Amino acid sequence: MTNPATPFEIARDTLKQLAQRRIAPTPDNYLTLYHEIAGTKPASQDFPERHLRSLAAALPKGSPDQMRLARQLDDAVKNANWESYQKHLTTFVGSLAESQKLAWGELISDLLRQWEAKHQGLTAARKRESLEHVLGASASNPDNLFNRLQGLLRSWGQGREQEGNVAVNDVDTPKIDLATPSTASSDPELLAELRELFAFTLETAIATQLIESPQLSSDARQLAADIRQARKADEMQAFLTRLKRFAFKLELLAEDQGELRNSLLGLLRLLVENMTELVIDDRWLHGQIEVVREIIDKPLSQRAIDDAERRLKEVLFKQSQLKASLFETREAIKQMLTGFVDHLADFADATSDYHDKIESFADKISAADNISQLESVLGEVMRETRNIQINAQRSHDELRTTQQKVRESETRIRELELELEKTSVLVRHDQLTGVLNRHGLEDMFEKEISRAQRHDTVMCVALLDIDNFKKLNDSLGHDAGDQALIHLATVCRHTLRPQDTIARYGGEEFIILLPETNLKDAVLVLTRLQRELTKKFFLNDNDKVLITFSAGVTQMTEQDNQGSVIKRADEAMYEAKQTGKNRVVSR
Ligand SMILES: Nc1nc2c(ncn2[C@@H]2O[C@H](COP(=O)(O)OP(=O)(O)OP(=O)(O)O)[C@@H](O)[C@H]2O)c(=O)[nH]1
Repeated sequence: MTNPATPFEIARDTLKQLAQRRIAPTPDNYLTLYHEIAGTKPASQDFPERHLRSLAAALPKGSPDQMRLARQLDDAVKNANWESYQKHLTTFVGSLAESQKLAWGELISDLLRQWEAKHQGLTAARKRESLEHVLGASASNPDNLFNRLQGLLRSWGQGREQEGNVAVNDVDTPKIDLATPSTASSDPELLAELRELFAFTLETAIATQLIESPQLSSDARQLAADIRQARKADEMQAFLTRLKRFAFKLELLAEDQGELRNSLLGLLRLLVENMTELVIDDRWLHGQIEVVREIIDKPLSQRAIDDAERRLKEVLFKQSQLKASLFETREAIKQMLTGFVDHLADFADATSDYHDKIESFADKISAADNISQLESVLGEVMRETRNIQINAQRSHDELRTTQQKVRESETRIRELELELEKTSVLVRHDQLTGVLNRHGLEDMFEKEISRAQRHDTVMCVALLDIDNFKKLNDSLGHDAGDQALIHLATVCRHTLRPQDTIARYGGEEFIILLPETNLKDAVLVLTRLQRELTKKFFLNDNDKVLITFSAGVTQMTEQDNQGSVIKRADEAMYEAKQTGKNRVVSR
């Protein structure tokens, strides 16, 4: 029999074989036999080939690396090899992140080339305008500056370059064709401006970041001076060589710093995990340990560290006061006990004296010749005994008083210790819901306002107020009302981003700060929160209770302060209440 060649023949043969070999005609058996006859391998049922192919197809293929990745992913899909697919994808993404780290050298070379290149529809003035915009908006933040410059270059690169210019994507070989005088001199003013920008970036964005590596910092400044001087092509080429060497050193430094950071974090984690072993009583440190743990478990951010620092400082201050009181109370108990022990010693002396005297009285009695001698001895015995009785009574009273004082001090100590425990967690937080309280909000608000100003970003503020809360309290009880507040705060925390701030502003009113969010998005965020509340019911004794809120949202302007922006959000919230509740109104 000739081997079947077409799918039709293979299918026919498969059916024949199923019948001849008396194999049950199930889809699986059919498939196995089909592949046996065709000499092919069955595709794994679990391998989501179609999805992985479309994912690979959607990735950009503009650079040699991206093309290579596309080939690798294609091979992995063909071989139904999920591990290989995953490995190539993660390695590529990892290398992307690495290459972004300190690739200022390449970025600036690219900028120089693209500045000189002609792009359709992009005049030099337009380029200058967009560059100035990017510089103005991000000059104070090197990371932002880097990303925005990259984005800008990408957008220029997407405009088709005119013939005769350097390819935009050719970033691996940053050679500037300065040998062609026409390019360099086509707009000397612009070139000078770019040169200055380059030098400025080296001096400000790079050198200032290298305070702990003085040699590299001075290299950056030297390079800045060099680029200001370089005019000829060979000077430029020499400069590029030095720049590459510098970029390589920076990369090594970044690796070292990364390792150092990881080791420090590891050390801190170890310290936090073993805190209970290191301190005798860790209850007062509970909150602080949690704060530090929260920070090291999340990606490090300046915002989280600042917030934690403020919380810790406040708690430490309060605790230092409480600890002083605790110390004083303990000292007072010590002094009382010392006084009492001294007194007991006196009493013991007095009683041993008494015993001696009794002995001498006994001698006197046995030696007495007449009743009058006996009488005077007995008189002495009575006096001494009364003295001892008075002494004993006094000691007894003092013991009582001391006991009472010690008890009072112990109660005070317990109260102080309890307060210490509480302050550890609740200094700036609302005791019921655990979100920031008004005091905590004020600080955070201030911080967010100055952050928004520094980074030139927008921020929105929302004020939300639970609908018909009085009715809920009246019908289900105050405790259920409390639980409803906790529920709302929890849903907020789970729904909003970590960088958003939630604070309890009053009874059933909450304020939310949404940094880097415009008004349109802020309204969407609040609407999403409303939707979440309809999905995540509040359960009161297993009964589902729907909580809704009305919210006012507004965007901060340059003229705003905390008071004015909250007032506007409050007015918008009021409008939401007036126009039917369970609504979000923006202003
Ligand atoms: N359970 C509980 N209730 C609180 C708390 N703080 C304030 N409240 C109650 O919240 C209720 C607010 O009532 P109102 O201001 O009339 O508002 P409302 O009933 O929600 O009506 P609208 O805002 O118009 O929807 C009052 O009954 C307060 O006693 C709290 O911490 N716990």
